This record gives sequence, structure tokens and C-alpha cells, in this order.
Amino acid sequence: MSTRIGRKKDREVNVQVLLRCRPLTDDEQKSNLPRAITCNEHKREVAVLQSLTNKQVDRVFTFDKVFGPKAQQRSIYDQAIAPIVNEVLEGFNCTVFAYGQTGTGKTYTMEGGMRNKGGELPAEAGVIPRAVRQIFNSLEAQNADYSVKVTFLELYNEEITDLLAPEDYSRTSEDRQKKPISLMEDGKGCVIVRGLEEEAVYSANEIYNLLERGAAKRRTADTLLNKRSSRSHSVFTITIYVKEATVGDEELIKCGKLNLVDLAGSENISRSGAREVRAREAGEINKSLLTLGRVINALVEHSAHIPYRDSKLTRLLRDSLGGKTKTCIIATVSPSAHCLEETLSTLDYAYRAKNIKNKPEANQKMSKAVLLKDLYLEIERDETREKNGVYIPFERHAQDEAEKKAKNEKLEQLEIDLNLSEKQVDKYRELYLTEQEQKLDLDSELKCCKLSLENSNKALEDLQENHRVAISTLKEKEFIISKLLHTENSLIDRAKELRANLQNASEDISALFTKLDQKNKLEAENQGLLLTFGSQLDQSLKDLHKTILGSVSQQQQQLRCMEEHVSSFLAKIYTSGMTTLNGLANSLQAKASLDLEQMKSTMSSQISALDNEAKDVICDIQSTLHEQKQLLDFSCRKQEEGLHRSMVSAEVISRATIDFFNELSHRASELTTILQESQIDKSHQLATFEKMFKEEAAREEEHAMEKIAAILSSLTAKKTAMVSEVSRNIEDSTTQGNKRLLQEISSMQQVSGDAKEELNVYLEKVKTHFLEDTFTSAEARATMESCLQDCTNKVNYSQQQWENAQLSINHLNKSSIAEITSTVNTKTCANQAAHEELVSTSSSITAEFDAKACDTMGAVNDSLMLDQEAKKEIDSMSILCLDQLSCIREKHTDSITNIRNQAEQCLRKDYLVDQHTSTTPKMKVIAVPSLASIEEMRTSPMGDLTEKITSENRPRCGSMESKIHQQQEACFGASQNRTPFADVN
Ligand SMILES: Nc1ncnc2c1ncn2[C@@H]1O[C@H](COP(=O)(O)OP(=O)(O)OP(=O)(O)O)[C@@H](O)[C@H]1O
Repeated sequence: MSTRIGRKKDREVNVQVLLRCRPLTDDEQKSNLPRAITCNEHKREVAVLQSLTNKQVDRVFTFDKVFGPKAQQRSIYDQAIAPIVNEVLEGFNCTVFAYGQTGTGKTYTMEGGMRNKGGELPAEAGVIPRAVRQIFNSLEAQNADYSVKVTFLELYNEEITDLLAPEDYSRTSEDRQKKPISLMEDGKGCVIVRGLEEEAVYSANEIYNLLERGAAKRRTADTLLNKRSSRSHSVFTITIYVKEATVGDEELIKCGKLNLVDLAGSENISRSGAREVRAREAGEINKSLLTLGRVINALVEHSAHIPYRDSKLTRLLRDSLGGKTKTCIIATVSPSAHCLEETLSTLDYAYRAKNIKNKPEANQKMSKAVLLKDLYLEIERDETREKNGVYIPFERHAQDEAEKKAKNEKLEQLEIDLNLSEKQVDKYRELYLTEQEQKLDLDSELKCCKLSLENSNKALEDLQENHRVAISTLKEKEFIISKLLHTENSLIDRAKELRANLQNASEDISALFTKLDQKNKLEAENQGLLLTFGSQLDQSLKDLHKTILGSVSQQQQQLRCMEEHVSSFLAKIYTSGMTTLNGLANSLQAKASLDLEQMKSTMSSQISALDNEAKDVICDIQSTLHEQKQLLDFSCRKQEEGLHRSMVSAEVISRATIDFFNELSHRASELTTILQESQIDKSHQLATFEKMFKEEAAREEEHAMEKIAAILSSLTAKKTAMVSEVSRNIEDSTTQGNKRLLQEISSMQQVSGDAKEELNVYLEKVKTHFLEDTFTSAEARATMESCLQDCTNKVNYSQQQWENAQLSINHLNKSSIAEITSTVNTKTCANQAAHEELVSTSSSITAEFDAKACDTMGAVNDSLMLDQEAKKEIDSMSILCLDQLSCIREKHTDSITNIRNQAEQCLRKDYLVDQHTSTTPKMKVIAVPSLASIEEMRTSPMGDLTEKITSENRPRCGSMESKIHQQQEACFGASQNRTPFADVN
């Protein structure tokens, strides 16, 4: 058929690996990320700085060529790709593929910018446009006959899509575009892509158009690492047919193929932010790249089996890896430390790929005749098609033919598959029958199992029922507990009330004690005042008595003095006349002394009566008060004892009640905790059991479907054992819980009973104490009342006595005044008579005196002298007497004022006490008149008495003076006008 002339190169060629490191992107520069890669283009080395802090170089990789971030598209192409393209033009099959992490510039390197508006290639134009231009430039430069065909496919999720498929040939563009293309092997190890559109192109621009069209169809997506990330592998193939110079008659055609592959980027899904569809894509991409890695490893390690068939990518690249194709891998990396992990992986990957050895062979040149024959065959086929009246373009026809062939092959394959499937169906049928039999067995076992399951379910239902009953019992118990708590709370409230009452009672008692203290104090004060008053009264009376006695003795003395003077005077001058006078004076003196004696006796009797009365009254009051005090003390002591007793018992009972309630609350809380625990335990057990049961049932069911016969018995046994174990556990826990509950309840009942008994005892005690206290209080009250009544009676009696005493004193006063007045009158009359007698006696004596005047002149002068001295003495004595009297009066007035003040103070105190207490009103009411009456009693007789003494003595003195005057006149004569006593008055 065809003559193939081939040129074989014996030598193996390593896959050429270039490394390209892209510059930092704008985002990476903004983030100020450190670089992890340094490229040495000259040494063809890449250093990886793993310890970024100290810039320590950890690993160095050497490649065939290294291009740093500053490397231009053009220089890469010129240095690395242009020679490969020349090889293609020489009839070799060559592959250039870019491999690297996503976003490292694979598409940029392979495609870059396609062309400018003017048709010129831009600076960023990548390998493909540059290769296309070189090819066409070269072909045109050779001026040879040539034909160029291109294909452009995409491998996405293990599906091949023709990116150049014309859209008008498909019913729907979508269907056509996404129509899967199969991979077939030609039996010589080469892979044929069936159904792929092969476009014949005649200029570079046509290719650019096709590339743009295909690139537009390529699946891309926006990821965190690349805004236009290629999600598929793309393979752009340029096949060049060049007519060579003739060798003899035969014209040979040279054929070269350039595969330009842009792989999808390997990616770390977590860092690329891929989700759902994107994550699946990334998974597929990584899977195919992994297979590529395994193929590379196998090739490097010269493994017997190279896993090309594991992915479509490796099938497509089969010839390029370890085959007859010349291959160049461009590994792309990012300099950023951020991508260090992936960069290292790429570097490792590329470094290993360097060791792959290919055996490039130039394609056999085809002779023109063969080619023509082929063409004729084509034309015939076309004609045949024309006969059938259908015109199909050549390319279309060829494609149809290829499709047909592929379909036939597929049909054959399908037939084989069908046979295999039929065999498998038979096998499966047999298996099915066996399975059916097994299924019947299993069905019967399943029935048994269901029965046991039903039984288990019933048991479970029973258990659930028991659980419900237990829960309802628990609820009942909870209700009882809540009731108990409620009762406990009310008891606590009652206890609090009782305590408050007790506190109030104790406060009342303390208030009562305070009042009693005040009362005692008041009484003590009253008593003190009474004692003071009594002693003062005694003292005053004694003073008065003394004063009176003193004044009386003084008066007597004065009178005696006067008497002596007068008598001496008269004895000297009027011896004879004076005898009468003496008699008179004696009688007067006797009368005066009599009067004074009478007065004294009256006074002393009055005073002694008064004293006795006062003493009696005071004694009565004192004894009454003493009794009262004793009674009060006694009642107070009784009350105090009773209250103390009740307080102590109340304290004891309160403490016991508090203890009991504390115990009760503790027990209740313990009970609640136990209940909660048991509830939780039970529910937990049930939940665990349910879960276990479900899990076990599901597991066992599943297992039973596989090995029912073997497992069923153990399943049933297990289930039964499990159910019985769980039931036992639950029963145990329930009985334990019930036991504990019963124990707790009985202990609670015990505690409640104890508390009840204690409370009853306490109540009884309180009742008896209360009755005792009430009785004691009533007794004390009655005693106090009777005592007060006695006191009142005594005081009334005292008042009566005082009134009587007052009356008798008044009466005594009146009678003594009348008596004194009559005595004075009588004495005045007697004095007048004596005066008259004295006058007459004097006149008679004057006559005698005149006669004896001369004789007695000298004696008279002496006598006058004596008289003057006597007069002076009398004057001084009179003054002394008056002073003493005024002194006595003042003392008396002071003592009265004192008594009055004290009485007023007492009254004021009584009044103040009365303002604060109402326990002794009668005492104070009584005290006021008694003191007033004492004061009155003391004031009036003293005043009267003093007045009486002075008024009695004054006229007596006056009369004595006048008598003396008369005697003087009688002695010295009226003519001489000598009035020796005139100065006295
Ligand atoms: N050498 C370079 N010089 C300037 N820009 C570059 C270079 N390499 C890559 N780029 C820019 O980086 C971005 C990502 O590049 P590209 O799309 O080619 O990456 P990729 O490896 O193909 O990613 P993916 O695998 O996701 O398709 C693009 O914007 C591209 O222009």
C-alpha cells in the first residue's frame, strides 16, 4: 500500500526540562511576601530558600534551562522552543508541554498574547503563536509545497472535546461542542484521537483565528490563585506536510508534528478556594497529573509497566513520554514563599522528568504515489458518495470515514463486550438462581428473625411501658416531694412566725423589765425623798425646838438680867418701893413663866403629836412601799423566770425545728438528686439501649443479608442476650432506684415523725409554759393590784391622818391663840393695874424722895451711871435678842423653802414619771397633797409660833420699860424731863 522510508536515530534523548519562574504578581507584591526562589540562568540552577529568615539555601535544582522572573517570552522561545520547531520541520514529532502549579504562567508561556491589531506578534506572545509564525516563515522561506493541519482538543474531567469543531455541523452547538471524542490505539503503540476536527491551514493568521476560537471555548474559572484559571488540559497539534526534493521518479513528503500542551495547573484545593464543581475539577486535574507523575516515575525507574492507560492525559502524551517524540517540559513556578510547597513539588516533578529518555525518530516520508493513491481512494469514496447524490467536502468525508471506522471498531468492541456481557449474564443468571435459593432460605430465616424481632419489640414495648410506669411513678414521687417541700416551706414560715412572736415576747419582756426598773428607781427615789424629807423635817423640828428653847432661855436670861438690874437699881434707889415692884415683877415673871411653860407644853405636845403622826405616816408609807417593793420584786422574779424558761425552751425548740428543717431539706435535695440521677441514668440506659439496638439491628440485618444462616442464630442469641442484659440492667437499676427511693422515703417519714413528735412535745411544753406564765402573771397582777389597793388605802388613810393632824393643829393654833390672847389681855389688865399701883406708889414715894433727894443726890448720880450702863446692856441684849429672832426666822424660812423646793422636785419627778408610766398613778396623786400638807403644817404653826413669841414678848418688854420709865419719873421728877429709857424705844 504505502512505502514508508524511515530514518532511525539510535541514540536516546532525555526529555528536555526548562524551568520558568514568573515575577511576583501585584497582589503578592502588595502583601510583601518574601521570595522563596532564586534563579541562576547562567548556571541553570534554581535555589530554594526554605529557611526564609536567614535566607539559607536548602535545595538547589539544576535544569536544562532556567528562566528567571525577568525572562522574556521571546528569549525563552528563541533559546528553547525554536530548535524544537526546527526539528518538527525536519520531520520529527515534538511535544512541548507546560507543567506547574495553578497561576504560575503555563497559559502565559504557551499562549501569551496572540497578535496585535496589525497582525504582528506582541512581546508577550507565547510559544504557540511564535511556533506558528516560525513554521510558516520557514515553510515560506523554503518555497516548498506544504500542507499544514491543526487540531485543538481539550481534556476536561477525562473527556476530550474538540475545540475546533465547527458549530454549524452540529444540531445544537452545545452538543457538538461537547461531543466526546474517543481515543483509539493503532496497534503500533500510537494513539489515535477519533472524531477530532483537523483543520487545514494555509497561513499563520488562520491558525491564530483558530487558536482564538478554541481558546475562547476552553473552560476557565476564577480561583483565588488565578483570575482566569484553565480548568482543562489543552493539546494544540500542528502537522506539517512538506514535499521534498525528488529521488528518482518518486516524490517524497516529509511529515512533522508539533504538540503544544498546556496542562491544567496542579492545585492545593484548600488554598485555591475551590468549592463543589471547582473542587471536583481540581480533583480530576490532580488525578490526571498524578498519573502523569506515576508515568514519569515508571519511565525514570524503567518499570516494566508504564501506567499510560490510567488517564487520558497520559494516553494522549504516550508517545511524548518514553516514545519516539522529542519532548520539552516547561515547568513553571512562583517565586513567592506562599507557594513554596507546590513549588518544591513542581521542582521535584520536573527534576525527575529530566531522566525520562525518549527515542526520537523522524517520521517516515511518504511517497507522492502513495499519497496520490490515498487521495484517489478518497476521491472514489467521494464519487461513491456523489453517486448516492450527496456531496460532502473532502475533509468532512475524511472525518466521516474516520468516524465510520471508529464506529466499526467500536461496534466490534461492543460485540466483544456483548459476548463478554452475555457470558457474564449467564454467570450472573446462575448466580441469581443460587441467590434466589439462598434468598428463599434467607426469607424463611428472615421470617424467624422477624418473629424474634417482634418478640424483641414486644419486650421492648413492655420495657417502654415499664419505663412509662416508672416515669409516672417518678412524677408522682416528684409531686409528693414538691408537696413535702411546700409543707416544709409552710412549716418554715410557721417557725419563722413563732420565732418572730418569741422575739416580740422577749422584747415585751425586756420593755417590762425596763419599766419595772424605772418603777423601782422611782420608788427608790420616792423613798429617798421621803427619808430625806423625814430627816429634814426632824432636823427642822429639832432646830425649831432648839431655837425656841434658845430664844426662850435667852428671853428668860434677858428678863433675869433686866430683873437683876432693875432690882439692883431699885434695891439701891427705891429699896422700899421696890419691894412692891419686886412683888409685881415676881408675879409678872411667875405669870410670864407660867404662860411660857403653858406655851412650851402646848408647843411640845403639838410638836410631839405632829412628830408622832408624821412618823406613823412615814412608817406606814415605808412599810407599804417595802411590801410593795417586795411583792413587785417577787412578781418580777417570777415573771422573769417564766419568761426565761419559755425563752430557753423556745430557743431549744427553734433550734430543733431548724435542725429538723435543715435535715428535711437536705434529705429532700438528696432525694431529688437521686431521682434525677436515676431518671438520667434510666433515660441514658434506654437511649443507649435504643441506639445499641438500632445499630445492632441495622448491622445485624446487613450482615444477615450476607450470611443470614450463619449469623441469624448468633444474632437472635445476641439480641436476646442484649435485650435480657439491658432489661436486667434496667430492672436492676429500677429496683435499686426504688429501693433507694423507699429508703429515702422511709427515712423522710422517720424524720417527719420525729419532727412531729418533737413539735408536739414542744407545743405541749409551750402550752404548759404559757399557762404557767399566764397564771404567774395573773397572780402577780392580782398581788400587785391588791398591793396597790393597800397602798392606796394606806395613802388615803395617811391623807386622812394628815388632814386630821392639820385640823388638830389648826384647832390647837386657834385655841392657843385665843388662850394666849386672853392671857395677854389678862396680863395687860394686870399690868395696867400694876402700873396704876406703881404710879400711885411712885407718887407717894416721890414725896418721900423729894425729901430725901438731897441726901440721895450723890447716890442717884451713881445710880444714873449704873442705870445708863444697865440701859446700854439692855439695849445690846435687846438687839441681840432681835438678831437671834431674825436669825431663827431666816433659818426657819430657809428650811421651809428647802422643804418646799424638795416637795416641788418630788412633785415634778412624780409628774415626769407619771408621763412615762401608768403603773403607779395612785402613788403620785397621793404624794402631792401629803407633801403640800406637810409644808403647810410646818409653815403655819412656825409662823404663828414665832409671831406669838415676839408679839408676846414685845408688849411685855414694853410694859416693863414703861414701868421702869414710870419708876424713873417717880425717882427723878417730871420737871427735870429726864427720860433715861426714851432712847430705848
Ligand atoms: N512570566 C510572566 N510575566 C508576566 N506575567 C505573568 C508571567 N507568568 C504568568 N503571568 C501572569 O500570571 C497570571 C496567571 O498566569 P496563567 O493564567 O498563565 O497561569 P496558569 O499556570 O496557566 O494557571 P492555571 O493553571 O490556573 O491555568 C496571568 O495574569 C499572567 O498574565
